[in-house]
Amino acid sequence: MTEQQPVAVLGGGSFGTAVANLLAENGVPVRQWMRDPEQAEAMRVNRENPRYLKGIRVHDGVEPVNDLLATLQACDLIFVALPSSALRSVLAPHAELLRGKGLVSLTKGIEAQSFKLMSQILEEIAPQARIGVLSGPNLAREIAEHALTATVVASEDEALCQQVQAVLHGRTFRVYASADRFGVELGGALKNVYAIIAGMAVALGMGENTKSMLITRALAEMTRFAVSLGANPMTFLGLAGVGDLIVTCSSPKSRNYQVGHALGQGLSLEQAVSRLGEVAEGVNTLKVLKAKAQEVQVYMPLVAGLHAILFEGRTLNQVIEHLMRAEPKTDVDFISISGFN
Ligand SMILES: NC(=O)C1=CN([C@@H]2O[C@H](COP(=O)(O)OP(=O)(O)OC[C@H]3O[C@@H](n4cnc5c(N)ncnc54)[C@H](OP(=O)(O)O)[C@@H]3O)[C@@H](O)[C@H]2O)C=CC1
Ligand SMILES: O=C(CO)COP(=O)(O)O
Repeated sequence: MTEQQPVAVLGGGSFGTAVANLLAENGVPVRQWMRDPEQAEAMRVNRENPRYLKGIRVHDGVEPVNDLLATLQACDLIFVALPSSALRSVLAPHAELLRGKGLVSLTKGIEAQSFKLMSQILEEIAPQARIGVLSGPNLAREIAEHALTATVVASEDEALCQQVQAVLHGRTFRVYASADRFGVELGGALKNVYAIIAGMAVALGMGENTKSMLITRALAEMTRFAVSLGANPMTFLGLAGVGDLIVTCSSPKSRNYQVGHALGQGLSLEQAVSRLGEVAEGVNTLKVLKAKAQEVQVYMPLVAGLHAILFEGRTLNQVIEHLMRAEPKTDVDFISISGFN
């Protein structure tokens, strides 16, 4: 019998570990690459990732490794679960090795300056690779604890979508396919900003009406922005849009929500981020999104409001007053069905 080829997961954080476990539970041999040799050795011996996913057993089919070159050489399907700030610098030096491989980004961020999404960076580094993204309401800990979960794999390459479905689909994890890579990936990146606002609102004791208003207006705002960049608004009604927005804006398990909650309790942004000690992509996304919205002239009052509080010295009360007293608008404006002329 021939041995099954291993699949790579890049990143030693909570999401990389949760996805590595899913693959291994399906009988797929996994090489999970992380930069820290001590972490890899400890995970090999103790079968746990205590810093990022405490209390979850790392499946015996996951081999924690720290030799990136050997990992990329050995695997034709590679899941990338690195922070957005690290993805380019980790992979660019190995561009030649990525030719023809399936590269699936799990990272939900946007590159500063270029405003590139992660799969666009992968495409730039490795134009000969097969590129996809995986995004949806996917809190790593819940996946690792086998909560019933669904996600979306998106790629123009249908065979890649099917390959990802085949290795990840399981008893507790369901994978839907989409051809709208841009929309799916943009949804995952944008919702992090609104999770910060939602966490803040909860810490400030705001009610359920407020939470619902925030989530719904966030959906309107992110869809309006995405449409202006050419995305399909319908994608935002799916798991990678409203699905991920709901989970991240509702759950204290979300790190972006936690940053917002800490801000609402009076911590500075620096304190909130350092107390978290994990990746909260929404902070960087907020900065690049504010600039991009201005550049493409899209109305994003929630993004502008959070940016004003965190980076322009405005108080929360000033921003709330400004938002609530803004000129009256129509509902669901981003798909023009208001019935008004
Ligand atoms: N956690 C979740 O629920 C989900 C996360 N995601 C996305 O997955 C991505 C990864 O997040 P997540 O796993 O949660 O992150 P974590 O905060 O759990 O872990 C971050 C990981 O990235 C590693 N890392 C940081 N900088 C570098 C670098 N320069 N080179 C190599 N490795 C580096 C860290 O290594 P070290 O310890 O050595 O610093 C650590 O292993 C994010 O974009 C996130 O939005 C998507 C869906 C769900
Ligand atoms: O993307 C996520 C859930 O789908 C995880 O969100 P956080 O990065 O805020 O934890």
